[in-house]
Formats: sequence, C-alpha cells, structure tokens
Amino acid sequence: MPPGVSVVETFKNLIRHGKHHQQARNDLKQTAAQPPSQAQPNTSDHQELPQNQRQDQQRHHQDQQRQTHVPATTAARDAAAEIIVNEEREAKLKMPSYKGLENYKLLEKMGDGAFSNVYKAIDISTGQKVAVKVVRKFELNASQAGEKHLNAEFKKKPRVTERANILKEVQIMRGTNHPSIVKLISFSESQEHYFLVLELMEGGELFHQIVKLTYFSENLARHVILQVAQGIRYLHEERGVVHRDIKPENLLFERIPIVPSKVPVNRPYDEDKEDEGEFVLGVGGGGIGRVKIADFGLSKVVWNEHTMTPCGTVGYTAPEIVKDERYSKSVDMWALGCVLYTLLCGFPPFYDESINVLTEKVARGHYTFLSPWWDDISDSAKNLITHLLCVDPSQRFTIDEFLQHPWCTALSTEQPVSSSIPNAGSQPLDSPLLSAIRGGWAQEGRSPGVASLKEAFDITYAVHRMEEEGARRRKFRAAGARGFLSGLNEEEDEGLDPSPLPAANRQAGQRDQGHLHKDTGTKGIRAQHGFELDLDGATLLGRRNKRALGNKAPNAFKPMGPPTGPNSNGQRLADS
Ligand SMILES: Nc1ncnc2c1ncn2[C@@H]1O[C@H](COP(=O)(O)OP(=O)(O)OP(=O)(O)O)[C@@H](O)[C@H]1O
Repeated sequence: MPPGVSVVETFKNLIRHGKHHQQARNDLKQTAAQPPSQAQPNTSDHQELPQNQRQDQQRHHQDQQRQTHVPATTAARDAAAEIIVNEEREAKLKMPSYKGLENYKLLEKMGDGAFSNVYKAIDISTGQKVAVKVVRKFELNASQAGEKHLNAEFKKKPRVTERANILKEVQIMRGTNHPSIVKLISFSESQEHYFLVLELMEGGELFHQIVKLTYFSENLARHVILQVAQGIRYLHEERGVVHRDIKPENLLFERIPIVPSKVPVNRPYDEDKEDEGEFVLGVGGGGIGRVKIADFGLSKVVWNEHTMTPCGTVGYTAPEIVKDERYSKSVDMWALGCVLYTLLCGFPPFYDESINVLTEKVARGHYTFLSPWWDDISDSAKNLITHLLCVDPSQRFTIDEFLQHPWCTALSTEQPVSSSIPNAGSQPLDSPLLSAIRGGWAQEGRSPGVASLKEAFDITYAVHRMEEEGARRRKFRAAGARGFLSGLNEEEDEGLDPSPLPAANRQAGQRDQGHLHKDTGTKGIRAQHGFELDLDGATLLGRRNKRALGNKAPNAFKPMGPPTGPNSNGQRLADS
C-alpha cells in the first residue's frame, strides 16, 4: 500500500466503486429501453456492445434524457416513472440471441452482473424452464480502444482470472447435489461466452422479499434460515466448500401463494408491514417456499472430499491447517448471523453511512438489538445471533452447533404480538436507516435505499473476510506453510485474493487483476484508483489503530475502545 493511503481511504474507494457499479446497473436498466438499433448494435456472435462502451453510451443517453425531460410536478414525475417502468417491461421482452445457445428460447432478463446476464429461458427440446447465466469472455481493452486506429474495431482481451473464476464456480457447482443449492444443469461455451444453465428459481432474490415484507416473523425467518443452514452444512461437511458470500442477494426462492393471515403478524411501530400470510410448517409463508444458495463465484474448496484432507496439504496436517479449515467455514457462519439478524428486523446488524464507522463496527463486532424493533423478538433468537456475530471465530458456532440451538429445533409457533411497546405511538417509528431502506421500495431495485442495504452487506462482508482471512494467510506464510489454497484455489495462493472485495467492486473490473500483489502494470486497479489491498503486516484493525495514533488519521476516524467480547454492543446504530 503506498504510504499515506489509509484503510479508511481504501474503503471509501470501495463504496465509491460500489456506487458506480450500482449506477451502471441502473443505467443498464434505463437504457435497455432504447430501440434495438441504439442499444444493441451487432458485434460478432451476439448482439451486445462491450460493457465499457455500452455503459458510456448509456450514461450519455441518460444525460440527454435528464436534459430533455425535467419533470416539473409530482404528477409529471409519476408519469415519467411510469414511462420508465413500461419501457423496462418492454425491454425485458426484447431478448438478445447468442451463438451457441440456440437450444434455448430466452424469455426474460432476471438479473445481471458486470460480466454476465441471467435470463429466464426455456429448453426448446424438453420444454423445461431454466435460468441461463451468460458470461462474457472478453472485455474491451479500454486503453487501446481510445487509440484512433482502433476506433472502428474494438480490440478485446480475454479476462484470464475471470475464466479461472468461472471454471472454479462451475466445478464447485457440478460437484453439488442438495435441495438447498441451486443446481447447475449444464455448462457450455462459445467463442465469446460461457453459458451456465441453472435450475430456475422463479421467486428471485430473497433480498427483495425482505424489503417487500419489511421483516419476517420468527416462523418465516426460521423456515428460511434452516434451509440455508442445511445447504451450508452440506457444503462444509460433505463437500469441503465454503461459500464466502452468503447474503440475501445470493439466496433465491421458489414462490408459493400467500394465504391471508387469520391473525396478521404486526408490530405497532411497523404499521405498514405487508401481511406475510399464514405460515405452513414444511411449506413456507410470505410467498417463500424453497430457498436455495446461488452464486458460487467467491467459493473455495477447503478440503479434498476424496482424501478427507485439507486442500493442497498432502501428508501435512499441522494443527494450524486444521484450524484454518474451521476458520474458513466460520466466515459463512458469521454471514449466516448477518442474514438471520436482517430477516428478523429488516435492517442489517452493521450499518453506517460513514464507511469509517461501518468498518470499525464490523471489525470490532459492534452491533445491537435496536429498540423498539428488537423488543418483540425472542431471547432465544437473540442468543443464537450472539453466537454467530462474535468477533472471535473460534468462539463462533459451527454449522452443527447452529442447527442444534433451541431456536432452530423449536417447532414453529404463533408469535405473540406484544401490546406494551415502549415508544410505540400511532406513528410508525423509523430510524434513518429504515427510512433509507424502505423509502424507495416503490421503485424496487432502483431505490437508493435498496442500493444502501446491498452495499452495507458487501462492505460488511469485505471487511470481515479481509480481517479474518488476511490474518490467517499471513500466519501461514510466516509459518512456511504453502499450498493451503492450492488445487482449485491455486490462483489465489501467491497474492492477496482479490475476492474479499465486495461483489460490486469485483464486477467493476477487479476480478481481472488476479494477483493484486504482483500486479505492477499501469492498467492495474491500483494505478486507476489509487489504492491497493495489501494488508501484509497488520490486520485491518491494527492498521487503523496505527493510523489513528499517527497524524495521518482522517478527521472522521474515531478510535473506539478495545473489543470487549462477542456482545460488546458499545454503540447503537442510531447513536453513531
Ligand atoms: N437460478 C436462478 N434463478 C433465478 N434467478 C437467478 C438465478 N441465478 C441468478 N439469478 C438472478 O441473477 C442475478 C445474478 O446472478 P449471479 O449472482 O449468479 O451472477 P453474478 O454475475 O455472479 O452476480 P454478482 O457478480 O453480483 O455476484 C441473481 O442475483 C438473481 O437475481
């Protein structure tokens, strides 16, 4: 890390790029409504522009739109919003065609990343509905594209690390077979694309259902989290895989009908919660049936299922290696705690608009069961969460301990609705965070609130992974133990794994860097954005403390006291 570039700066950059990415996604959605001649000029084997150029074009188009359509009144704004929604709907129906994917009819776009699009599709030969993830193999080489002689014909370069990541994702998915894991039906490639044909999850992301329902009853939260936990248990104990990105965006569900509740679950301070309907044990509720884990882009194999040994350590089973396997798994357990917390109250355990404060809270494990939103949630659920969101990974529950906890083994029951809620008046209470998150629901994925929540997860997870995995990696290097991450994870062994970055940042191009330590080229992310994620020599926390003591500490940085244990809820979200 160049001198003078603080970790706090690093994370400011991270969130900035996260926001750019979100903006790019929004741009994509908005300008997808353009006529095909504008939005999808011909390239070689499909009808897409390279990502960089497409986004430029989209931003340009959006700027033009902003200049020409400035709605003066609320009615005009509503009308404009309706037009955009209609255009989006129409654009969803205009499907591209891909060479190599002739056996599938694309029906609708379901999601996208920086390098991929996911479509609902139908297998023409069998009639089976599937999801197809189309990943671009090449990206426009931006530095060359600017050169005049290349103006007409863009030079493309293969994304080598991305290829390794996709193949790893495919290999891991191929080896899994569990009702809580999205199935990979087939994998193929053309000259320009990889095609992952996946089991279709019609409900989409659990994330949107949380925002829609505000929060889940304990019965529904249990229904969801137990399925996720069973999937994690299978990955950890039967496949030797850690997922490393368990978050509501990567949990997909099958939709079931909502049967209106006889006694709707409602907490007085959340009067606008939508009725999640009757909960049926073994079936579900809130429109959510089966829940499955998706997106293995960050996953790692930590032990070899055939030899039953940790990966890359043939004949070498030092205690720290065995411990490391447990610690790797504990990252998923911490994430499980974040998801469970969010399901029960509708906001994440760690959040702050200031990246400095958020980073600090995550690293120190400072969260709280914020009143009044947590007042009606059972002590058993809170107890379980404290065993997941504890800073010391060796104290954190394993997946089996999680599944044996009384809250998990309890049969679903009617939740009592408390009538003595402190602060509960006729007006619903909204913390600034809740307002931000819930305020934009009407606009669905385009609301800044939704983006904030997604970012909060991404940043929180990135901080956590860096903190725990970075420290362990250094310890192994110091001990001379090589190859823990060999085999499928070989490309990550030499340098800091780029994957601790939030998904948004990875999508922004950082997957291509591969070895951040080694990358000294001018096209590297460091050169572009002025930071690197070299954490050698200190944990995030240690580094921040050093800076806080030195005169380079940013003004906004307020060092907190030392962590006092898993439940050191020294600061409430609302207090910061
Ligand atoms: N099997 C599926 N069924 C339904 N929707 C899906 C499926 N797989 C993915 N999606 C949708 O597409 C989105 C992107 O999928 P996925 O996360 O696998 O792609 P990605 O490019 O790896 O994304 P990211 O880079 O954000 O991790 C999901 O969040 C979801 O909305």
